Amino acid sequence: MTAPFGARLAGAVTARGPLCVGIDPHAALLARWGLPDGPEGLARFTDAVVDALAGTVAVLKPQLAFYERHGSRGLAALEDGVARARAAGALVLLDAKRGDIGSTMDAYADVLRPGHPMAADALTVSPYLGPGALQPAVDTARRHGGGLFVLARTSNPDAGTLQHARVGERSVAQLVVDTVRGWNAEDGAGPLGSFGVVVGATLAELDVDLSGLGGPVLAPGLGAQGGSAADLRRLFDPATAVVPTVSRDVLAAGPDPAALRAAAARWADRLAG
Ligand SMILES: O=C(O)c1cc(=O)[nH]c(=O)n1[C@@H]1O[C@H](COP(=O)(O)O)[C@@H](O)[C@H]1O
Repeated sequence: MTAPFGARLAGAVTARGPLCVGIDPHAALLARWGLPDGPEGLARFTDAVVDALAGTVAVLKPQLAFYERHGSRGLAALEDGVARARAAGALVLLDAKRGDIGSTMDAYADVLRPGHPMAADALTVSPYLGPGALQPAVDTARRHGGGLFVLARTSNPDAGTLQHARVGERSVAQLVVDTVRGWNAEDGAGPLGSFGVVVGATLAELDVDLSGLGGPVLAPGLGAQGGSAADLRRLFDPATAVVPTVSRDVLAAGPDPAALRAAAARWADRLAG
């Protein structure tokens, strides 16, 4: 039986530090690496990132959209990369931002099942259909020791338009955070809960109460979107289990594996500083 995702993440962060590196093979990055914008290019890009970083960073976060662009052969490259990354000791957070009615959500969450061709440790999900619609994913995560990261206060400039909307006394973002807090509380004690939220490192101020969340906070928006390690220190209490995630600002250093490792190490140093 796989240990719960939260416990596995806590162990990985202790051993390797909190940095998550996103695998986002943009067409422009592939070109910069001298690779074709097709399935072979994706496979070579993914293998290079995995080979350089899966032995040292806690979490790798492949972005599904870049693989879907190239159909079944793109997805095959991702399946291979996910398996290789996990075999090398990294946790894999599949960034798919899934969200749908219960029966469909159940199918989306199947990617957390061991034996799935793209079996991942955790999945990003969108709460737009209502937090209750995510329940099948919560159930699947619990059954298989998987994790979920729910979009709460995202890093894009327009995010507040919906996420600041009020539901009674609370913002939509706060309702999402409170829902995730409830899932972790149901699971009880542990070093860290398996259910996290996404809160961008780009926020002008932290406008959600994360106290007692009991799970991790994925913080994107570093580097290319303007967020910095200082922003993380400004926004988050030291008690918050922040998992900072960087894609382009590390990937642009490739394809040389030593340069990729050095770029990730620079972020790790800034985060530790
Ligand atoms: O869930 C995410 O990972 C995510 C949430 C969010 O609020 N903002 C955000 O940028 N992301 C993802 O994080 C990555 C950011 O990439 P860079 O801006 O290149 O570091 C992309 O894959 C985005 O899809």
